[in-house]
Amino acid sequence: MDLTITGTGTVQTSRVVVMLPYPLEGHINPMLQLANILHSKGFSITVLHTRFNAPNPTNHPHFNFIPIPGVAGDDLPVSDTGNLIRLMHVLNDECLGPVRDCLERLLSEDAGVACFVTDAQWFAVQKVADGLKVPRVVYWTSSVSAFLSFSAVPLLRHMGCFRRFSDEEKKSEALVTGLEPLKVRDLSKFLTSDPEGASKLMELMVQGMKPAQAVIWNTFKELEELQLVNLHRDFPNRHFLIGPFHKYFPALSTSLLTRDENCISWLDKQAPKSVLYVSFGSLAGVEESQFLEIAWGLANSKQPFLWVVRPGSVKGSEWLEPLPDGFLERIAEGRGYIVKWAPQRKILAHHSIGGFWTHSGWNSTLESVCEGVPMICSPSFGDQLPNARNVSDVWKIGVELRNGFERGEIESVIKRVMVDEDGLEMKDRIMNLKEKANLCLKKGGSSYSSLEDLVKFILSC
Ligand SMILES: O=c1ccn([C@@H]2O[C@H](COP(=O)(O)OP(=O)(O)O[C@H]3O[C@H](CO)[C@@H](O)[C@H](O)[C@H]3O)[C@@H](O)[C@H]2O)c(=O)[nH]1
Repeated sequence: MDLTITGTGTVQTSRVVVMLPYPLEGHINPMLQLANILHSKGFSITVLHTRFNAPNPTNHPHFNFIPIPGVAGDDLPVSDTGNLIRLMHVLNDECLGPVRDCLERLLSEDAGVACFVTDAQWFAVQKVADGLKVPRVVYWTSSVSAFLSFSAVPLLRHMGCFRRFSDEEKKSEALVTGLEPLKVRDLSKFLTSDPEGASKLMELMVQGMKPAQAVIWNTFKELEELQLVNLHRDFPNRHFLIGPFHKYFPALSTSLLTRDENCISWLDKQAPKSVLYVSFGSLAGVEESQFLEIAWGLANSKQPFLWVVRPGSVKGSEWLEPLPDGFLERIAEGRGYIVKWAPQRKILAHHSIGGFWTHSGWNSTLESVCEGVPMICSPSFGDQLPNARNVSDVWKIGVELRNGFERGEIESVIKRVMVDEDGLEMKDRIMNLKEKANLCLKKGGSSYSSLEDLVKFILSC
């Protein structure tokens, strides 16, 4: 093996890490961040990718990109969870052969492949890695807590949770035994409108991870200390917690969508900590009636807001058509700014931002923690439920919207987070976590040390 250690501690190696990101924004972004982290440690990077939602190779000239040939899936709209479930099956079925061919070719070329890092949603590729005797390392894109909730699906099945929930259950504050901090009222959203389909995939992902040689996590030890005990007990893989990924190279842009940077000069004109940033990530959609409740709640709160409305995210509309005439100027009295897609990390770091109303996707949650911005949580499915529960009930750095989208509640929750004493306490707690997130990446910190171990592990593969 060609290996030298430089004066900076970087390992210069000819070894290649082959990576297979899952083709959705919230998955590709952190996978490319991880690719950059490993590249900075001296590894060569080869990215296998679908043509559907392909990353732009010109943004990453130091990587080798190989499109997976002959894969369908390009025609799948991904605007609802039903299709996301279908997408995962289609991709896992159709990609297996072509992925095997690509990997086999790399091996036959004696390219120095050390390991195969794949998103956990590529649950079927373990067979390919085993067949070709390449160590597979799984990258889990959400929290440890979410993973453990997914792993508890058999328990939920045993408890008879795969049915329609009554209105009473949808309001129940009772904790779900074995899935704490989830509450009974979280379950219908956690399992989506297709509980059988969603839970089957959760099980496939969890089972697919078990035989992997190692798992890489975009989180940090101090954030999920309690869950780690259970993780190590139930999943004796090698675990490397090296997050938050996006803090390694803050200027790096991996987004698939074009960001509107003009909002930054608008933010520059706002008072410190006065603006609520509102974004529900790259997948969540709302009904027109919910969209209007959000709009009225924002306007009635009298708080400045920067709102990301992805085109197509309001069902039945192209973009802002359902808003009443003069919404921004007259109803919101000039306090609001709306964009199609934003430079989110830059926004969360801006001095004018005082709160983040989010769908509790893991990347958004972690980015908010790292900038010390308290959250309002509107989770819509899957991992977002445990993430939101941690934010509101465990870390106590945010508030959940209990009644979906209802303008009165929205107005009062915005005031609670942005203005009230309560919000200041959340702010103190999240600043404490922000400090921990910074420390864990410094020399001797938990993620720093775990990354050193990961590098040694890959070199030993
Ligand atoms: O205007 C925007 C809005 C978002 N982002 C970025 O897009 C990413 C969004 O990721 P995330 O918050 O995780 O949300 P989703 O896009 O919804 O991600 C999917 O993937 C995540 C990782 O598995 C899961 O946690 C989510 O539930 C799932 O919906 C983040 O990095 C944001 O910074 C922007 O750059 N600009």
